[in-house]
Amino acid sequence: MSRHSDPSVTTESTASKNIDRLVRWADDFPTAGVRFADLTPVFADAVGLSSVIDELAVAGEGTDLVAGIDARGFLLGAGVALALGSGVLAMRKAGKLPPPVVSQRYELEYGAAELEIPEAIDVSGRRVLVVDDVLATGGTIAAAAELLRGRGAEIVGAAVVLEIAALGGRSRCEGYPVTCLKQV
Ligand SMILES: Nc1ncnc2c1ncn2[C@@H]1O[C@H](COP(=O)(O)O)[C@@H](O)[C@H]1O
Ligand SMILES: O=P(O)(O)OP(=O)(O)O
Repeated sequence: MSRHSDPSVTTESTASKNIDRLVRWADDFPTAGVRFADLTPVFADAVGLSSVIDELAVAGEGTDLVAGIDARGFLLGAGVALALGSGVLAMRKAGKLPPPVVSQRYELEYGAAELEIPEAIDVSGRRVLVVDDVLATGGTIAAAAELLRGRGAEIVGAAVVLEIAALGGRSRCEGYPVTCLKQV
């Protein structure tokens, strides 16, 4: 599969091949019924990491800020921001930042959480690419976009390494394109 959402484009990208080669699947982790995609080996491989960052960065052309989601999205967000010459906004889980913060609660495939950013960071009018490792039910990306839009940002896209298509997360990402490097 390619990173394009157009199903007629089927060329397998370098990143997609590296993900296939290196991803570690775990059944019933962290809870029963979840098939967990551990991308740690992809990030630990120099070729894997650079191919993923290069291809995610394509989705960010024209953006001026990359938002990386706690915690695995930080690794990707920082790499993509460096590739694009932008800054990276770390969207942190609740309780990690001193107040005042702005927050957004959400549910993900295996629980619930809350994202926060410092209230003092002005994202109004910024063109933001949201980056994370996996798109599952879409709760995480949708919450990040809602929080940023609520502060006046324009979401120009979301970019993930892996999309678990059967969970339908893409349908919750409204008003911006979603790029994935590998769809399962
Ligand atoms: N099956 C999964 N494998 C790895 N990581 C996962 C998985 N399901 C969820 N995640 C993490 O949670 C969010 C995405 O979940 P949503 O249900 O789309 O909100 C993402 O940060 C993954 O790291
Ligand atoms: O493992 P993380 O910290 O990347 O977060 P989550 O599983 O909540 O997406």
